[in-house]
Amino acid sequence: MALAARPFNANHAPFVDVSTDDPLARALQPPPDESPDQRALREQMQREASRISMEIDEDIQESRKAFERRKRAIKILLLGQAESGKSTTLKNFQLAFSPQHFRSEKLAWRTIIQLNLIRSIKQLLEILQLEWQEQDATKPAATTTNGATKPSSRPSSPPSTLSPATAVRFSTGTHTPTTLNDAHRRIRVRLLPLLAIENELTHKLFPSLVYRPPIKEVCVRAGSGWKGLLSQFTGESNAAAQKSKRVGSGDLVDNPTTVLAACKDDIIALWEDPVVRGILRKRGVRLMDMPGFFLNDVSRIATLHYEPTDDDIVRARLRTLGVEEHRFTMESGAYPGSEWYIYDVGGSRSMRPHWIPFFDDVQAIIFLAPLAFNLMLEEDPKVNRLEDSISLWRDVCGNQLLAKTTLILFLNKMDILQATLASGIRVQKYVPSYGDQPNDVTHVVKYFRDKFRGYHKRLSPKSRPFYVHETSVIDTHATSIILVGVREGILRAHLQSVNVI
Ligand SMILES: Nc1nc2c(ncn2[C@@H]2O[C@H](COP(=O)(O)OP(=O)(O)OP(=O)(O)O)[C@@H](O)[C@H]2O)c(=O)[nH]1
Ligand SMILES: [Mg+2]
Repeated sequence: MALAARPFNANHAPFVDVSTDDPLARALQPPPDESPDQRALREQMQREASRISMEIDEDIQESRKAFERRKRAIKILLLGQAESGKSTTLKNFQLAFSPQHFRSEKLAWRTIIQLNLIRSIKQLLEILQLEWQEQDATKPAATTTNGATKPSSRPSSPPSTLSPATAVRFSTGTHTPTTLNDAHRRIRVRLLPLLAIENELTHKLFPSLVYRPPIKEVCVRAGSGWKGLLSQFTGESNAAAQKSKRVGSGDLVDNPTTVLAACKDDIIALWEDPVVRGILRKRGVRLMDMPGFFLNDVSRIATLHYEPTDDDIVRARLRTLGVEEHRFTMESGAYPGSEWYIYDVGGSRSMRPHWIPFFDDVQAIIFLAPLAFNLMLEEDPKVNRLEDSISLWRDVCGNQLLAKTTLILFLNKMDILQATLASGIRVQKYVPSYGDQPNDVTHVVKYFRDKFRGYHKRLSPKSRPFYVHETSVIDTHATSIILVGVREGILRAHLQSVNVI
């Protein structure tokens, strides 16, 4: 019970028994010479105090209920390094078991997907910029990267045959397949407004989102209410786009929907251009493996009426900062109505100390480990990602606080592993101990799965079963089948632990 005045009944006067020894009652006693105005004011203040008291009582009741609910619920912690797929797994959980809730947040994801797309365009332009710089350095009479012609004693290149308005196909002429021409430069200039809105949007429209150079990515702080903010913004930007088709003018200048729609043909032309593809190949850049890749979907996304599909939402990239708690009520399955809590954490190195307080209160951990043997950590480019994952897994397996926790390993991003091996990248080059075993998915997965299994067995404080799944959590159908099994397994283990079965 909160400490505050009891409800006051104004019809009874005097309202306090003056003969009482209760010091509180004596303190509440009205002054003997109280005027009608003073009395009205005092009564009003007492009513207000009473209202606040009841609100506090209700809050306490709610907190108590929430505490009890959380104590009874099943709790899962998602762990793994940054970009391992934790938030994507969470979205799969929501889509599979709480689809109404998942779809109710659709609007908030639209702007994130647009920002993801703009980020890929930015990355693409940055790579082309490097290429221009190299071309400019080697050509005596080239055009500068901003489109101006450099002074030169030699005759300038012949003008492009494409008119600016229709310059969406590139004339490669006699150039080598990786030589950029004037049409590319014009497209770059036309795409520049997109780069401006990325920064502007992130700073101006989403005060709760954090944009952190050098990690040039949109982040969200746990519990910042970003979904509400973004839904509101998306609704407003939708209305603005419907009201006017004027692009790039007035208040629409920072509207990603209208600017993207205006740039659609240029983006497609740039992304599908063989010269651009040749440059990416030459530089070993695989944009399609990067987080939040939507360049293959531009014709669908860069439109005024774009609505994200379930798959779009699952593939959208939004870095997690801190720890987010997500409560679910299962809408289907063996125990509909059961309550689950899933904790999604930020996986970069600076975030990891925040994980520990959650260790002693979860029944299961889903540990995401992509077999990214050829990649380095973004926050520490000297450290191999797979090595980091294995070291984290060892810490988790050996942690005393987690001795009774069920550990479920997802060897994630199998689609990327497949593409990496298919492109001829050899495991042995990065992991010498792999030796000359066949460089195919079956052997590579077996090799690393055995490593994870070995540490699990050796380091677990008490013997416990090893659960492992090979996943590509952007494949929502395949993931939902895995998650049904995971859910039933966790539920069974939980019920056994509380002696229900
Ligand atoms: N191709 C592919 N992409 C994936 C897979 N799993 C996740 N991704 C993508 O990888 C990116 C990072 O995934 P997230 O789920 O945001 O990673 P996270 O572990 O939550 O990362 P932090 O929040 O930084 O700790 C997203 O763009 C996902 O769409 C996968 O199996 N295959
Ligand atoms: Mg995340």
